[in-house]
Amino acid sequence: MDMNDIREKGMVLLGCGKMGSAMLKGWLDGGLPATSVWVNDPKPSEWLQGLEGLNLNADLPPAPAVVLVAVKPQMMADALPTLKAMGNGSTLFVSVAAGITIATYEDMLGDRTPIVRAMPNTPAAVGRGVTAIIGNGAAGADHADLAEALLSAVGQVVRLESEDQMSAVTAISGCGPAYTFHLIEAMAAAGEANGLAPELALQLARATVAGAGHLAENADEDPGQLRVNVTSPNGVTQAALEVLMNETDGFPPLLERAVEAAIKRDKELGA
Ligand SMILES: NC(=O)C1=CN([C@@H]2O[C@H](COP(=O)(O)OP(=O)(O)OC[C@H]3O[C@@H](n4cnc5c(N)ncnc54)[C@H](OP(=O)(O)O)[C@@H]3O)[C@@H](O)[C@H]2O)C=CC1
Ligand SMILES: O=C(O)[C@@H]1CCC=N1
Repeated sequence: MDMNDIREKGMVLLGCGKMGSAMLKGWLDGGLPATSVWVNDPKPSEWLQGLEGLNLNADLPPAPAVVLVAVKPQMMADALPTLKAMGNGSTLFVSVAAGITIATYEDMLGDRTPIVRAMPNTPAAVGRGVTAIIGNGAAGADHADLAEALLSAVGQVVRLESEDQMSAVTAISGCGPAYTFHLIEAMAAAGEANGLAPELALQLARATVAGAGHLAENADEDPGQLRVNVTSPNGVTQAALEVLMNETDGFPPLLERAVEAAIKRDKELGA
């Protein structure tokens, strides 16, 4: 199964807020016709309302290739039962919701429903996402291939060995863009605090993070070596890194605490 199945049989997007829209933008940019997509969302954005050909809050096809579930975990119990008739059939359910386990979907839709749990991130909007996936017993190789085809249209895809890995994945790559955007904000604020005009500070911070990310992805050296390449012995970077890399109150213990808090919340949402 591949993107042609989605073109022919259609895809239902249940919930189309920030994450659903980020992925939809990537798929449309990649050539998926809007006419193949049914969006079900009570308050569709102006962008959705302006998409020509999109089936917006229209009657759903009886057996779409994929239902992509992108409502908030807290809304799941209200939203998902409306699609129960599509359970236990050929339709693949792909959920991007944090925390909600495959067992919960099987309870709501039937345990013969092919289900893939996925954790994407918002750079999908520009085709640069990364998504981790894991399927249930009813999802065969064909379903996993379909989920991978769909999600690799908006970035990289990794397959997990166990659903237990999903909380940590969520805390790293699902939430990670927010950490990175905050790094840009914090760098810009530090620039401003040291006399740079706000626009200049933001331009420098944004271009630096974007450039460093691109270099980290494309260079032969690992990130540690790339860091060393910036750090002249006894120079300026070294002075900053002695603060940032402090084992007690530097970046590593801070990020570890942040990731632990994210994992705790992910598990609460799934309970
Ligand atoms: N944002 C991100 O970076 C990521 C989010 N996710 C997951 O994606 C999911 C969506 O998150 P996000 O896009 O940020 O949230 P949003 O609130 O932006 O989007 C959810 C959308 O679902 C709509 N909705 C609410 N109830 C229903 C319903 N009964 N039927 C159909 N649609 C409904 C909401 O409408 P309304 O606003 O009117 O309530 C909203 O438009 C979550 O489960 C989250 O865990 C996963 C990875 C990354
Ligand atoms: O904040 C959240 O709950 C979702 C999950 C990953 C990113 N956003």
